[in-house]
Amino acid sequence: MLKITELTGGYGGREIIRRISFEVEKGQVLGILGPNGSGKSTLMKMISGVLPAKSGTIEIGGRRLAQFGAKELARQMAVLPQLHPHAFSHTVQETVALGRYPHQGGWLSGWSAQDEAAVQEAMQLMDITRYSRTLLDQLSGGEQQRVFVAQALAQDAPVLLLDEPTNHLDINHQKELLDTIKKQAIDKGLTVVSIFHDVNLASMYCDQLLLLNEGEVAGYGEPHEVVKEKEIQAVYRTRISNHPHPELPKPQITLLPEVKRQSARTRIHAEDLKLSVDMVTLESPVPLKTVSSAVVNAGAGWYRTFLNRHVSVDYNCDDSTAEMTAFIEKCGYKVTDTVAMMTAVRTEDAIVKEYEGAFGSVIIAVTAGVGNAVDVSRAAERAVQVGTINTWVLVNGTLSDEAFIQAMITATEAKTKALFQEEVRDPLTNTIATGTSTDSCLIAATQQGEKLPYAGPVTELGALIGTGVFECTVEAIRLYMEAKQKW
Ligand SMILES: Nc1ncnc2c1ncn2[C@@H]1O[C@H](COP(=O)(O)OP(=O)(O)OP(=O)(O)O)[C@@H](O)[C@H]1O
Repeated sequence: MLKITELTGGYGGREIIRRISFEVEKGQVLGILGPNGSGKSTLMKMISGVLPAKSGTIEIGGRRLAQFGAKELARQMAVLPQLHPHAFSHTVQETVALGRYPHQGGWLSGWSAQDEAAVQEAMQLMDITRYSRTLLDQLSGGEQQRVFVAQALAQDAPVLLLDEPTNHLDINHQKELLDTIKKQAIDKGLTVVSIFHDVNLASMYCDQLLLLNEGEVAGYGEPHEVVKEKEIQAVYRTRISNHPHPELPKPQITLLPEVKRQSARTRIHAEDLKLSVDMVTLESPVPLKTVSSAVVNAGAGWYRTFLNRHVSVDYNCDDSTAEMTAFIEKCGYKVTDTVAMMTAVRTEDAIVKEYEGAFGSVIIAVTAGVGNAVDVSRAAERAVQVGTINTWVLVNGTLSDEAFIQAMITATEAKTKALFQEEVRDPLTNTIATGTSTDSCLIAATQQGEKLPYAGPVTELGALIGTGVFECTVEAIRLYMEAKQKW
């Protein structure tokens, strides 16, 4: 629908953009990204015909831009500029109605039912109907921005050009505006080109992205092809980290500040773990980057409080996460800063040991209840019966994402080997058990000190985890067996 080929141009003799080419189909949204001064607005001005191109072509539906008359072009293309040169003495409705001028015979003459419907629909879409009689200069910056977007939508043109449409908008209105534009693109087959400063919003809402750097294309394609760590860092000259969106297959970035965390203590020790009849507790002096399958705050995050709570063997609760959350609050801990798991094993019998390495150390903490152990290879044959081995691996070091996952694998293999060594059997199949049905594992690291890219068994970190989890699990199983004989 919109095709830009080898577009070059700028102001006076100064070339601002050079050899830009891209294409946008009907129903698609293309986002233009780039640092300040990279030429985004200049490119937009050239596409909208405000600024003549030095060379290259702009085609709408196969026709060159130059072949359109001014009014005819306005029926094809609606533009939301970065700055709004409108007279602010208009009401909201009058301002939105200005969007209909390409469809008029004369200046606001022959106002049709279709014009009225387009204005009302645009005001509704931008949620500004209640301000229709208010003067524009009595609205906030964000409300005014929605009025100008409504004006562009009322124009009912198949091509929509937007220069930072989310400017001034709070997060809810940013989302609502972009949801609306995306929906309009799909439902009405609009072709949308929009400038973004927010890389994450652009990645979420655009089908394609064009990344500009000093007037040239530095990236073009689907968001996953453009929002790449190295490329974004190079173009924006700032440190970022790339991660997946939690619900959409769209990459997101996070800025990495230069200011480092500061705390008096940067290491954790085995003695920091407190054992009591109620729970095993670690109140870490530094937040730990954590990956776990805990009951509260499972998954990945940063936490300072870690609980392995003792519950009775007949603990039965419909919503154990809610019950555990209430328990954390009752103890005076902050739920948002706490990872918590539970066990029916005596928590004062937890095995805690520290293993020193050249990089720092690993602290292992294990509670093991193997009364209902399970042979995972025969798991399909059984009904769920709760038993729990809870394993904590706390690392004084900086782990990569890969190392977190490898640490989890290494710890699980070491646990399984401990069950094998102790000949713990699945009571149903009488084969050697590999774990229990509700085991939890937690890997947490200070993310300070030496960088540890891997945690497989042949690495120093992996070897410490392997030895440590094996030894601690064996001891924990023996204590459990001894305690069971006394019951
Ligand atoms: N009217 C103008 N006359 C001369 N030079 C201009 C004009 N407008 C912009 N420029 C120059 O063109 C270059 C690109 O500006 P442009 O506004 O296109 O960048 P941008 O990527 O939209 O930046 P921003 O993110 O800050 O809005 C800048 O160096 C700017 O100084």
